[in-house]
Amino acid sequence: MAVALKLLPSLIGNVSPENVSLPELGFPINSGRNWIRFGSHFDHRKSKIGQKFKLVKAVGRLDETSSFNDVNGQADCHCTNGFPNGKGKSTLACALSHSLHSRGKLSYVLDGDNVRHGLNRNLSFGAEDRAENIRRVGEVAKLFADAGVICIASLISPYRKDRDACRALLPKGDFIEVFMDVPLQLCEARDPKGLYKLARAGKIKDFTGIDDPYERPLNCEIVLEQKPDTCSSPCEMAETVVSYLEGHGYLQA
Ligand SMILES: Nc1ncnc2c1ncn2[C@@H]1O[C@H](COP(=O)(O)OS(=O)(=O)O)[C@@H](OP(=O)(O)O)[C@H]1O
Ligand SMILES: Nc1ncnc2c1ncn2[C@@H]1O[C@H](COP(=O)(O)OP(=O)(O)O)[C@@H](O)[C@H]1O
Repeated sequence: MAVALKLLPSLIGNVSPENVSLPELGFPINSGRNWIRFGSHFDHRKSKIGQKFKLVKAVGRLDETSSFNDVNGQADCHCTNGFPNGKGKSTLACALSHSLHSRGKLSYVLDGDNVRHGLNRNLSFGAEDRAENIRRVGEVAKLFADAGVICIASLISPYRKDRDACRALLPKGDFIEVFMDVPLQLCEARDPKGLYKLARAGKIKDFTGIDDPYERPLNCEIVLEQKPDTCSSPCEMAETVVSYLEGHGYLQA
């Protein structure tokens, strides 16, 4: 592929820096050399919703000692997944980047929540600003793909037209949309950041799934369904994505 768009998620939750562990992932974080490393820090910057979050962000990245030389057979591949809060997109992105790295593939996660504290910190959650948020992430992901790095974009991206615009940035077949089909009740039950509670109380406006829309994809590449009684582990879901990538030749040398 000439270019591929990768969605790389990060992990964000109400955890302390000392306790950034996700047992459900089945692999250690902050692991060492030549493994995906998950750095974490508090982010005290004020978010656009006018609330100061005490966020811990753990972003999947390669250890500083890793280099392109460690990673062979990199396909240019750009994946994107979109879904509302609490669906597990950051967790999946993290598991996916770990799985790709174990196969010698270099990837990077662009997570909406993280990007919105830096590159896109001037953007709100209104429809126009969400479109701009997604456009910028798409352009950055394209640059990663140009460099031969699989870019995993972990965004809600609630509007079809914005996802389609991202798709159009890339050569046909290089944008892979992953839809996590998770009932709202399950997302609300998880609510690791307490945002649903705030949205239900009217303290956050335009919150996806509550008083803002989410347009399900009509024709995406991968659907990952989660139900309260049948919930695959993040690693199982990551393997589904990796199987798709392998089956479609994205991971060939
Ligand atoms: N109003 C509203 N609606 C949705 N989400 C909100 C809102 N306000 C803040 N947040 C937090 O922002 C994260 C989603 O950012 P994204 O950049 O992925 O959103 S979008 O693609 O532009 O729709 C999302 O993170 P995740 O929970 O990881 O999805 C929220 O923590
Ligand atoms: N496959 C899964 N099974 C069970 N819990 C999960 C799974 N994926 C994510 N979670 C949990 O759901 C919550 C939200 O996950 P997160 O990845 O932060 O979602 P999002 O990025 O979509 O907001 C977290 O507490 C996470 O540990």
